[in-house]
Amino acid sequence: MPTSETAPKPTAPADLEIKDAQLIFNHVWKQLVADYGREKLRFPKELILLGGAPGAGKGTNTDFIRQLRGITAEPIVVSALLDSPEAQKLKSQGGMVGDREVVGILFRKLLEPEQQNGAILDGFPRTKVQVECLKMLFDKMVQLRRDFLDTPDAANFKQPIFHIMVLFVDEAESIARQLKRGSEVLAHNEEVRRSGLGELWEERATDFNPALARNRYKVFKEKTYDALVSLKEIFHYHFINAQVPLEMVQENIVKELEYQSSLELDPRTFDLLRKLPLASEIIRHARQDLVRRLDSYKFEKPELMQAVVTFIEEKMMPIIVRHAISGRADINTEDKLFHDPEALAILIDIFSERGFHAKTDLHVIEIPDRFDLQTGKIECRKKKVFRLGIQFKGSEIRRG
Ligand SMILES: Nc1ncnc2c1ncn2[C@@H]1O[C@H](COP(=O)(O)OP(=O)(O)O)[C@@H](O)[C@H]1O
Repeated sequence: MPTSETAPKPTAPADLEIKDAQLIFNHVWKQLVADYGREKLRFPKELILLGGAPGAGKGTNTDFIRQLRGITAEPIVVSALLDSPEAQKLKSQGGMVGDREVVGILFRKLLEPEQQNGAILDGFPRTKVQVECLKMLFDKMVQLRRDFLDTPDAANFKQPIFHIMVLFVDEAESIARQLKRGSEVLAHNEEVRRSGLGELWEERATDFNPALARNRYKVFKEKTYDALVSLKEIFHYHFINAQVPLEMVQENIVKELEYQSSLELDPRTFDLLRKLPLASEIIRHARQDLVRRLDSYKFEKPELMQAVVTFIEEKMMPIIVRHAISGRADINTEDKLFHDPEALAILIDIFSERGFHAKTDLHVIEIPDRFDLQTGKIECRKKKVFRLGIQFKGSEIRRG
C-alpha cells in the first residue's frame, strides 16, 4: 500500500486555463447542438485569423486578403461583435463579457450561411482560453467531417483549414501608424461634419495619445502575440513583415498564401512537410551560397581552383564551343585532378556561375592487367572515367 502522504501537486495556472477552456467550450458546444442540431453545425471551410500589432495594417489589408481567397463575407471584427445588441444587453445587466460569451457569440456568427465559404476574423484569439477553444473547435470540425463522410451531408463538412496570419511591425512603427490613423480620422470627421456628407469614423482614444498607443502595443506583444504564436505548430501560420510599404506587404501576403492555396492539406500533414524547403526558397539563397563557396575555394584552395580553371579552359571549352548550337556537350576524362572530389565540386560551381548546368558521373572500368597462370585468376586494374555533362541554352537556328 502506498504510504506516501505527499500533498496533491498544485495545479499550474496554465492547466487551470486549459480546464477552464474545456468547461467553457463544452458549455458553448452543448448549447449549439441543442439550438441548431449537429447536422447544422456548418462552420466556414476556411478561417483566416488575422492578428497583428495595432497599426500593422489589418484593416488596410482585409479586403485584399478576402479578394485573394474568394471570401465574400465581411470580416468579423470581434471587438465590434461585442458591441452587438446581445452583448450590450449582457453588459447592461452588469455581466462581464468574458471568454465564454466571446466564444459563444463568435461561434454563432461563424454559423451564419454567408460565412460558409470562408471567414476572416480580426481580433481573435486574444487569450489563452480562446486559443484552447479554437483548437477544440478545429477538432470538433474534423470529427463532424468524419461522422458525415458517407452521408448526403458530406459536402457541408469539408476538411477545415485554419490560417493564422500575423502582421508584424515594431513598437515605433506601430505608434507612428496609430497616431497617423488618428489624424486621418480627425480630418475625415471634420470634413463629414462640415459638409454633412459621408459617415463618421470611429475616434479611438489610443490613436491620439502616444502613451496610450504604446500601451496598446505592449498589450499586443505580451498577450495577443503569444496567444497567436502558440498556434504556430497546429495551424497554417503566416508571419508577415508589415513594416514595409503597402505593395510589399501585399506581395508578402500573396507569397505566404500561394503555396497552400493549391494544397488543402490537413495542417498536421502540412506541418510534417513544411520542414522540407520549398524550391523557391532554395533558389533564393542559391546564388549567395554559390558566390560564398567560389570565394572560399579561391582563398582556401587556390592551386586546386587554378588547376580546375585551366582544365576547363584548355580541355573543355574548345569542345563546348563546338556544341554551341545544341547546347549540350558530354566530355569524358581520366585526368587525375578529379580524384580529389573537391575538384568536381569546384567544376560544377564554376560552370553554374558561368550560366551552364554541369553534372558529373564517375564510371569505373575494370581493365584486365595480369593473368596468374597458377590460379587462373585475372587481376584487373581500375580505370576511373569522369563523365562531365555540360548543358546550356543553345543557339536557336531559324529555318525557312
Ligand atoms: N504598409 C504600410 N505602410 C504605411 N502605412 C500603413 C501601411 N499599412 C497600413 N498603414 C497605415 O497605418 C494606419 C493603421 O492601419 P490599420 O489598417 O488601421 O491598422 P490595424 O487595423 O492593424 O490597427 C493607417 O493610417 C494606414 O493607412
